[in-house]
Amino acid sequence: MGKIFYVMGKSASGKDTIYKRLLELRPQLKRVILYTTRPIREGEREGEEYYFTDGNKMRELREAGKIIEERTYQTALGPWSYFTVDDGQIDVMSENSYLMIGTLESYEKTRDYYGEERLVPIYIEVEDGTRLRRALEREFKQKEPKYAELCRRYLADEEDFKEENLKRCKIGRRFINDDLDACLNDILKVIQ
Ligand SMILES: Nc1ncnc2c1ncn2[C@@H]1O[C@H](COP(=O)(O)OP(=O)(O)OP(=O)(O)O)[C@@H](O)[C@H]1O
Ligand SMILES: Nc1nc2c(ncn2[C@@H]2O[C@H](COP(=O)(O)O)[C@@H](O)[C@H]2O)c(=O)[nH]1
Repeated sequence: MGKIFYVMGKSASGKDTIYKRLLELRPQLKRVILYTTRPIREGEREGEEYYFTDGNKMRELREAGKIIEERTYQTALGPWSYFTVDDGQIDVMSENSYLMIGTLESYEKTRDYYGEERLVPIYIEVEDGTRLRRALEREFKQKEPKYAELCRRYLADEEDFKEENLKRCKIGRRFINDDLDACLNDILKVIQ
């Protein structure tokens, strides 16, 4: 049975970096693109990071029963929704393996939708101080740094990824991203 490898972790734990490197290292993995109502950022492309959409389209998909999971955050820049759609990207009858990226909440709902035997959680962890430093350094390089959003997200992650939630979702293994190559090697052992 084809698996769905699901990369998740707190903000600035290195999910995007790891996700991109895994796709380079294992090109046979198929990407699953999620949807968002947040504005597209400089350098992003439609259908690459996300399908960028709006509240009306989201409602349409919801009414058609196509939304697998959705989350809306009251960000420092207004409400932003992120959601996963059953739009044919995942063919459950095939032997294809897929790579997804999201949150603990989206993982849990996707797992409930496709079945526990199909989902493989890849939980990325970095010591909080190091992670905050990486987040700050990343933000500092932006043309218009959004420090308030960085802080909101850092604090929200404390709640969203608390130990009892990780336990409920049966996240046992943690892939420590101190050293990127070592972390990737550990993950590749699971993806083989
Ligand atoms: N092992 C590592 N060592 C040092 N820096 C790293 C490492 N892994 C990732 N980084 C850097 O840390 C920052 C955060 O990484 P990344 O953007 O991949 O995190 P993320 O988990 O996707 O964050 P977010 O959820 O906020 O989008 C980036 O600047 C990235 O280059
Ligand atoms: N667990 C939480 N996840 C959050 C929160 N705010 C946003 N997010 C998730 O982060 C990424 C954002 O990605 P980006 O491409 O817009 O940088 C996305 O998966 C959101 O679900 C939050 O408060 N808690």
